[in-house]
Amino acid sequence: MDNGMTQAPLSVAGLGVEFSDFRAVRDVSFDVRHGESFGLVGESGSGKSTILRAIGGLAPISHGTVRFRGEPVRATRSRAFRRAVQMVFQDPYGSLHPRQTVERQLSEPIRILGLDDRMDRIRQAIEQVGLNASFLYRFPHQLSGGQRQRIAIARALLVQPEILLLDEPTSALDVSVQAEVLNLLMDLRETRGLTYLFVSHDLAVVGAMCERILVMRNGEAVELLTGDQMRSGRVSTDYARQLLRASEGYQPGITRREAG
Ligand SMILES: Nc1ncnc2c1ncn2[C@@H]1O[C@H](COP(=O)(O)OP(=O)(O)OP(=O)(O)O)[C@@H](O)[C@H]1O
Repeated sequence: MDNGMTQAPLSVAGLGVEFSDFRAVRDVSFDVRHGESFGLVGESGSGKSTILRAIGGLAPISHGTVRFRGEPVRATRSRAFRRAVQMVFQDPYGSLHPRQTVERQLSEPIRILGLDDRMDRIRQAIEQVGLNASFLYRFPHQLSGGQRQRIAIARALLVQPEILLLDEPTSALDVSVQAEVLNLLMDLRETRGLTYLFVSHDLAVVGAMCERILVMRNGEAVELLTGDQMRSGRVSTDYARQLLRASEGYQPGITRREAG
């Protein structure tokens, strides 16, 4: 049976990304299943962000294929893709316009996609991220880091996406705020039936957030782990073991909750 729930909404096969003659990503393959949170982890420079950017159309696909709902994506992403797949970046300061109110920034994606019920959508999105309408008339510098990231998440949710590409979404935040935003993301995945592709260098974060995790090193996939394996340290490569050892002793205040 293939009713759209069984087909991987996103799959990557033999992906390679080259910048001039530098190969940032080599021959990486994985499927992201409907409703799961799939993690990409690895040290700085291992190619995690580049994979996310290549999927989103922000980095060149030199080799291999990215499929969305089973169909290879084209160089110019389709309208359906641009609506269904939204990105959230590490630095909400960089991704929000400094001189525009929250309301104006949230209006933009609705305008671009030509959707109606603008204010209803905006109010709904801002409430879903735990803020209220009074935030709509503030500028980014009048918000805390956590509030800014909530606005960036609200902006991604406005167009009712299916998949969020999350690039270190909490790495710029203090640990306590980080836990709040991670909990928000876990709740949203459940209530909105979202699918996540989650990039982080932080093993505790991906271990708490993800059902499956691909460990990356120097642009290559090293090992595919379940969240359970990562949390209990049952890894098979030396590299994954090294990463785990390096992250020992640091546990953010997040607790694992089973989805569904
Ligand atoms: N636009 C670009 N032009 C040239 N090289 C790039 C470009 N983008 C990324 N790279 C290089 O590709 C490699 C992988 O970078 P990438 O940002 O994907 O790694 P990462 O695992 O996400 O690391 P980090 O956690 O530091 O972001 C790095 O060596 C980086 O310098």
